[in-house]
Amino acid sequence: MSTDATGTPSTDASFRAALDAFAARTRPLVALDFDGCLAPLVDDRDAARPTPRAAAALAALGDLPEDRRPLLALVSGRPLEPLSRLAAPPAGTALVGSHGAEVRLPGDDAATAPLEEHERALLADVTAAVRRVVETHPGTDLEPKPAGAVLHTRNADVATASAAARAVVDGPGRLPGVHALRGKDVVELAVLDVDKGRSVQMLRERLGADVVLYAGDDVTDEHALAVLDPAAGDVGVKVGPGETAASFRVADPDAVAEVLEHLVAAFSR
Ligand SMILES: O=P(O)(O)OC[C@H]1O[C@H](O[C@H]2O[C@H](CO)[C@@H](O)[C@H](O)[C@H]2O)[C@H](O)[C@@H](O)[C@@H]1O
Repeated sequence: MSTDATGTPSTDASFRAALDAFAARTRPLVALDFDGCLAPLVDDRDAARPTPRAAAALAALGDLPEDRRPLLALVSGRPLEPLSRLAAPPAGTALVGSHGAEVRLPGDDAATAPLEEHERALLADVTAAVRRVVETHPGTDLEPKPAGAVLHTRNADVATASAAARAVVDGPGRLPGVHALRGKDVVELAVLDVDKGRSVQMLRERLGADVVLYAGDDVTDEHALAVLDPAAGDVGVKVGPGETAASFRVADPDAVAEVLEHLVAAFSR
């Protein structure tokens, strides 16, 4: 298993042991981030796809016999529609989109947290403000979401990206009721107070999971990694470099796939 040595004290042996112990539990939940975790980051967000190896490993988990299959979830900043379309997860996978503003649990219809009148008005104001920033900062882009607006800066030069992010954070980001989330080359302004930590806790409770594995690459994933309890068997996996609350680290989406392949073998024993 390809862990790296970028700061997290883990060994192949301890990682394998944690995965094997996780797979031996009664109702394990495998919860995964999408962009940067299953899918490499790309300039065109509509072109993001899981690597072939990650897609195959996720499908193999979903194809396990029912009595050996873990609960599966994707927990993403993406809205549900593109998340579901781009990730194409196995049937029965719980989906959390927009950092928790949208949820689709197995057997249920998708539910988007309803916005109150003042939140709808705030969302319109915030979206218009981010659009104005985009119009004056070449290479930046607006991604509208059901409960937020995202400034993308990946395709802008460094100075423009920095100026645009500052304009958004110091402008609409300071409006009362707006929650700013920084991610990789994105600033998201949400009108609901959501994060992946609360999303993972919600999934744990509503799916009845007795242990959770979570993998993610971005700072927004740290909310999820921080609510895990390794002493109780939870397994946190940081993808790529950066500070983390995770106990284990892997390099990239194909290394995430290797973790999932190890789980497929462990669940099959
Ligand atoms: O929680 P995630 O599944 O990791 O989603 C986080 C954000 O992902 C998308 O943006 C990121 O991926 C893009 C495609 O690779 C990349 O161009 C961008 O720079 C990344 O930040 C998505 O567009 C956002 O809405 C998500 O919040």
